[in-house]
Amino acid sequence: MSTSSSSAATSGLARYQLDIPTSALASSSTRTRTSSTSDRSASSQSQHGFFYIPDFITAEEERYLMGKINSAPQPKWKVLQARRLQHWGGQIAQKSGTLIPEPLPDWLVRFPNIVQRVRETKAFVESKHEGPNHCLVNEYEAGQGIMPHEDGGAYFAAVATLSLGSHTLLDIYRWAPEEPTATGSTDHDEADARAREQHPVFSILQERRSLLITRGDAYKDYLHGIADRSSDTTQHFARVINGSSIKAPHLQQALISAGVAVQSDPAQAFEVLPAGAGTKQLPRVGVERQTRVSITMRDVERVSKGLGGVLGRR
Ligand SMILES: O=C(O)CCC(=O)C(=O)O
Ligand SMILES: [Fe+2]
Repeated sequence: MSTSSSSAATSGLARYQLDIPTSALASSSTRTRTSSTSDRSASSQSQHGFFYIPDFITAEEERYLMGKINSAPQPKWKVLQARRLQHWGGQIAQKSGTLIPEPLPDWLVRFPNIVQRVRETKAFVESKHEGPNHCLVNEYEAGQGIMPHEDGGAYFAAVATLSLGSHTLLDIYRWAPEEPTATGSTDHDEADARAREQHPVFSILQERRSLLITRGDAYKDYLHGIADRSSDTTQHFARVINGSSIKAPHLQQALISAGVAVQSDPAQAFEVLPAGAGTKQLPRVGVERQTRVSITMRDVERVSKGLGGVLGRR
């Protein structure tokens, strides 16, 4: 935790910050977009990174949200080869990156008031609208994933993702160390021209009902993807960096088997189970993925100012 360097703006968030192993730090020479070294002072440093908030919503809210998403009219789903998705908040014009806004649905802004809760994390405090104005819903059946990609320049450099229905592992990759050529592409399934490292440098285990926030340099320096597996095994859990935030006993067990430290009772920090504890008693089997629905929220800073802009801006 980098609590000592937290600014007032993000001090609430700082307690959820994940430590990136030194060996996995992205070198600044591999950055895609310019982020000057001068803005990496001690105080701004705390605003960059991955922040994992378990139990961001209740089980009842999760059921409600899944019901709303599943009952969306059929044309709302865009069916891709390997998953399907819904856009909320409007369409983003491909060339200009401008949002033609539409109001976000009640299930994001009224009950549950997810967008307001995300605003309260202060993750978007420096973004133009101080909160997300756009949302993608992705549905992954077990065995489906998303290619490693970066989210691109149409958005403020922060993303908040709520997970429903299943855990998953978000794999984090670095660019290969070579001359960068910015693509600015937001098309996730299109192979990127730039080379990335072959293997993830670490993974973030996202439990159902958790919120993952990626901000600043972490947003710009790494790629993220979800492997198209139907279950996760020891070798996959071994890369997880947020073992101490994980609550579900079956996932804690999988982590322990993989040699990752977990907290047996997150309320009692002294009860840390050492990495590898209990390895012998636990079967080295995979943990099955279920259908996972993710709600990915971002701020598209350029918004078209037509009538829709006035009505839809939040
Ligand atoms: O489903 C997820 O957690 C990731 C989605 C994602 O990376 C995206 O929509 O850009
Ligand atoms: Fe993404």
